[in-house]
Amino acid sequence: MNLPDNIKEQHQNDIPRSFLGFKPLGQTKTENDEPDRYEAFNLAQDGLMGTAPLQSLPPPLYNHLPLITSYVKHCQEIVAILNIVLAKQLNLPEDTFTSLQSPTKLSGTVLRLLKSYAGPEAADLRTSLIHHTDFGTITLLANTVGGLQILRRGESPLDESAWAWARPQPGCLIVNMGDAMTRWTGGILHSSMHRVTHAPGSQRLVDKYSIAYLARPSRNASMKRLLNTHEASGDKGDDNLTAWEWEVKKAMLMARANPSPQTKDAKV
Ligand SMILES: O=C(O)CCC(=O)C(=O)O
Ligand SMILES: [Fe+2]
Repeated sequence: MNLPDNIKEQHQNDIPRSFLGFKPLGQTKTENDEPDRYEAFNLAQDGLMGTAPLQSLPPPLYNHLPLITSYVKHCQEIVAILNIVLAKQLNLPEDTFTSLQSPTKLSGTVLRLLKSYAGPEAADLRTSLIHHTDFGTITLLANTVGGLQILRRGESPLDESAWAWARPQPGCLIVNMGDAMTRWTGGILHSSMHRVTHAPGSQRLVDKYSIAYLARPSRNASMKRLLNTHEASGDKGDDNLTAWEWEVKKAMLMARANPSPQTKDAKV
């Protein structure tokens, strides 16, 4: 995030064609239609695993590929364990979720490096990253500074008192369910609405760095509901879609409802 502008521009994303690469500060909007306060770099798992060509990377990332790949492999192991435990708890065959998101098959899974800028001005404590649910299956989030908030279930994102702090704990990852899990389980596993704002107290004076491993289903995985519950929401027709088609459909519906991307209830 501290690289010179010309290097950042060389590796900038190309939305909507590609979300990979560098996302500049202020590229999306907050709920008040103001520019966001974070930068990010999206690194595709496919390139790291050799499933697809490696994307172009700036030197600090390229020079640390073994470390980055090892981190991603650890994340894959953790996600696999969580998937097995969740499937067992739901009385599904234990490989139900692992078989839908194999790390060696093409997918939209990314490692995202984020920097949310410090807010030294007390008068300007805007949201850094607008409220959203993650698109995929499971997110593993590592951060050391506060600022992440989770919306209490059933509450409105516009109600400031409905947001709870997710305080980072040493040695722990924050685990988030994504929309694909909600879809497969008919709403039993719930993707949580979250956002990044300024940390409480003096922590707002430091930049917040985080590493998010955002696991997504394999592109060809079926989005068929695996559990039919009274909570099941969404289109029954989605049962016939692959994960790739389902993600494109969701992105298009979102863009139509909201022509300026990610200004409301974004999904990332
Ligand atoms: O930086 C954070 O703490 C959260 C990042 C996040 O929610 C995301 O990248 O989807
Ligand atoms: Fe997120």
